[in-house]
Amino acid sequence: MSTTKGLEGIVATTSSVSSIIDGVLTYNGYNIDDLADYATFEEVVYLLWYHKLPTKEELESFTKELNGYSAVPSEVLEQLKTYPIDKVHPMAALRTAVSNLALFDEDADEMSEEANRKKAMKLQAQMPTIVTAFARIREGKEPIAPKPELSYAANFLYMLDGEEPDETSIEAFNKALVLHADHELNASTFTARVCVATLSDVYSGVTAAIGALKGPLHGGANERVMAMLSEIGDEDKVEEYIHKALENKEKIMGFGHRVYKDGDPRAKHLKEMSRQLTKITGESKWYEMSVKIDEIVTSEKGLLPNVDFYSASVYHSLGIEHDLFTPIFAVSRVSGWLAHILEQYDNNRLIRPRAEYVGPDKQAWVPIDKR
Ligand SMILES: CC(=O)SCCNC(=O)CCNC(=O)[C@H](O)C(C)(C)COP(=O)(O)OP(=O)(O)OC[C@H]1O[C@@H](n2cnc3c(N)ncnc32)[C@H](O)[C@@H]1OP(=O)(O)O
Ligand SMILES: O=C([O-])CC(=O)C(=O)O
Repeated sequence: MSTTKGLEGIVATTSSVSSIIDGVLTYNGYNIDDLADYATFEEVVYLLWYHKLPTKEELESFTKELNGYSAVPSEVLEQLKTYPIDKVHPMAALRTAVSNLALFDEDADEMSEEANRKKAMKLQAQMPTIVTAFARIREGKEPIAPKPELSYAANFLYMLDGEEPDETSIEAFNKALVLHADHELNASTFTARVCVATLSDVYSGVTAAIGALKGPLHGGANERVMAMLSEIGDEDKVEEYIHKALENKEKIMGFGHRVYKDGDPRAKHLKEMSRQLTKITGESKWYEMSVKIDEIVTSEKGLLPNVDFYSASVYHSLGIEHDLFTPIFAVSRVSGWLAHILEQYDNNRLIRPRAEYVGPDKQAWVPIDKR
């Protein structure tokens, strides 16, 4: 048996949801650069789930159906209030609440394609409601009900702040959602597929995926990028901080990637958004610091920024609390998880690789009082 640490380079499934070929990311054959510039997030969700861009009518009816599911069962909202809110990370709250949603869906274990697509709709619609409700509850505020007439991006910002956002914020947030929606067989998507390949239910797959996204080597990196920027605090201190971190062999959050070695195609969009938004907020220092970190890490380690690096200053500029960055990633990525879950059910086989055993052999049993 031979092993490949971290399954690097192993092709574990076929998929027609998204691809990374020669450093180019496409969703169902559409280049991410075009989608980032032109698509609404709702169109992207449709594309990922139905493998085609919707017509105007299809998009209207899809959006209407999605919006119709955005209210979360009151039991789930009430239980959010019982979490130890001053200690709980919003990703842990989201993981628990999504698992909890299954308890209030009588079709949670119904496995027909129709039932699974309906659950996909519910999860996509309800995750923003949960994240924003939790963010408000912990500030002692009441959750705000979604407005069905607002877009997915606008609704999230509205439910967070209670005020309808301006066009610039909606556009930026929509673009961030589009850029994070899917990414081939990343760790959380693989987790979702492994889970549902046992023929477990959609809620279990998404709950498992949230757990995987939470880690700092994956989606959890964006919050840590902002923590690093805040800790450095000033452009003058970047050089010393980064050199010291590299000398200590620390990982610089938001850099490096398992698949992209010549750069993450999403990063340039987020970099430009960071430049524009920090200018608007009068806090260009976050952008300037980020660019300086980027220059040093790239020239000294040959590592390029990934999707998590510039997204940190983008979300900060939109006034979003730093520990909500990863839940926002989840609110977008659930579209990809669901596409992969549906694809997995459609052509399922249990995912069960092997491990090369490297432990001791031929051990003689020792009774407990002789150990
Ligand atoms: C949405 C996403 O999930 S994007 C990724 C988000 N994660 C991060 O930004 C966390 C920081 N980055 C990393 O930890 C890694 O680059 C990963 C997890 C993204 C990719 O990991 P892998 O493909 O396993 O690369 P691995 O961790 O083996 O790194 C290879 C070498 O580069 C170094 N390296 C990789 N990333 C970084 C980094 N961000 N900072 C400093 N050194 C790094 C490693 O220390 C290692 O060095 P070594 O060979 O001297 O031991
Ligand atoms: O693909 C990966 O390994 C991580 C990543 O960039 C993502 O999930 O967006």
